[in-house]
Amino acid sequence: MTEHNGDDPKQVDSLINYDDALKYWNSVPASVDGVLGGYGETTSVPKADVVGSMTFLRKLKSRFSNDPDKIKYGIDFGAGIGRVTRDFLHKVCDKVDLLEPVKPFVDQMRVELQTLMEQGKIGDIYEIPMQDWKPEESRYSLIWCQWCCGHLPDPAFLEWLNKCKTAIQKDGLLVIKENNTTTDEDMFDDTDSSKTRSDTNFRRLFAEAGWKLISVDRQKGVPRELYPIRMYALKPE
Ligand SMILES: C[S@@+](CC[C@H](N)C(=O)[O-])C[C@H]1O[C@@H](n2cnc3c(N)ncnc32)[C@H](O)[C@@H]1O
Repeated sequence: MTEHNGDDPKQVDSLINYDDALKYWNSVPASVDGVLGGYGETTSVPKADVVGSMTFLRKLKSRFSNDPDKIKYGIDFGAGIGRVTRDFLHKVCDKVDLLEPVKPFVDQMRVELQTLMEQGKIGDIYEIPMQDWKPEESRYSLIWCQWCCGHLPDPAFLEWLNKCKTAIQKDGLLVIKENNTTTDEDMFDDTDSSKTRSDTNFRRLFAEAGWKLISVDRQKGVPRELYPIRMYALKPE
């Protein structure tokens, strides 16, 4: 893995290439180990991740979608093989849509989520990249985006954040769970042609797109050599 850092987010953005990213993800196994870059089920990462997400959302329970008569619709962005939906999102949503551009992952997702599909808990599966997503007005009470928004340079990420404002219900919640650099600079990763944002840049972009940060937590219980992982809960201003 080669990384390049830069004081200027625009310079790092210019290195991101969507085709290179898809080429990389198409070349890795359609498994938890594959989508988590080698931190699969033999490591503490998948379990700690689910516990961390559940704890974070439980603390926010009173802050979103409290109408018992309304269907809680969620969406899982950059869903990979559907791990996040399978292990967590289906427990906090009535129904979940998934978006994932890599065909072998989508094929495996249909296997991983077969039981949930039979239970009517899976909605639409969009086999497209997130920059091509067309939002439907007020569809979601929970938008979850984990370990994939580094594939978008800042201008495209801002556009996606704007689309989320269209797609979110009035009392809905957007959660972004991502790695952070340990400095104020973004870093390019040429393994999967993505970038890791600094916490500072995330907060700047949320504010610029008109999202209010209502809670943030660090993921615990993951190996020390990993980047810090933060969960950001956001509501439209
Ligand atoms: C690190 S994996 C995370 C998968 C899943 N979120 C999880 O936590 O198990 C990154 C995922 O982002 C997907 N991806 C890559 N480029 C994308 C894009 N432009 N839009 C949406 N997803 C993308 C990859 O195919 C891959 O499934």
